[in-house]
Amino acid sequence: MSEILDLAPVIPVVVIEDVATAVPMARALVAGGLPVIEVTLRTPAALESIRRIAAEVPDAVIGAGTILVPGDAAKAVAAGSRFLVSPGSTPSLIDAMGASGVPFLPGVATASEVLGLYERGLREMKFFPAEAAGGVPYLKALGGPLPGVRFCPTGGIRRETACDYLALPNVGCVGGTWLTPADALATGDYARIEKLAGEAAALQLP
Ligand SMILES: O=C(O)C(=O)C[C@H](O)[C@H](O)COP(=O)(O)O
Repeated sequence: MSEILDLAPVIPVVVIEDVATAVPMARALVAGGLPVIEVTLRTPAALESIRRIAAEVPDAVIGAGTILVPGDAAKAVAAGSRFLVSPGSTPSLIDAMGASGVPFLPGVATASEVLGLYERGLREMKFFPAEAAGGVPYLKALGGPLPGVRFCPTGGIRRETACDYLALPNVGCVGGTWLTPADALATGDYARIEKLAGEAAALQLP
């Protein structure tokens, strides 16, 4: 998963209601400079959206988010997902994602959850829900005893706050939904999505 975290400072987390928006949205994100895209499995359109993006937008690194139960992992990979993201971690979910054959980013919010994954050799994790769970000071504190773990904080992060996370040594990139506002998708305003992606891609790592 390490290579994927290094590709861009921000992973857009997207909720797709209409499958017809998937490919133009992915093209806009890639054109703006954000090739790594997480499509959440929250809508009936999600798996078909992943299929289309995988087939039609070769420069996108498409992955699936909201992996909630073990069976989601294989379905997401069969649709073309190149990585998997879950909001939390259970042993059976970690087993299923580990067996999927693609890199994965399991969700954690406490030191004990981090250690549960650390014992299994995992070093990249999603910190969720980032803002609500304690934000930048919390992640900074986790970095004391656990400097070898790299996080992708997600949940409540916006462009204005992303830099504070990216400045931490234990943050690889951040995730967020602010790149693809629901109204921009509903009206087909892909120029706005490309602009938001461009601004996010320009966020500087220290
Ligand atoms: O669906 C999932 O698997 C999740 O873990 C939740 C998302 O990462 C957050 O909902 C991000 O949403 P924002 O807070 O709007 O950036």
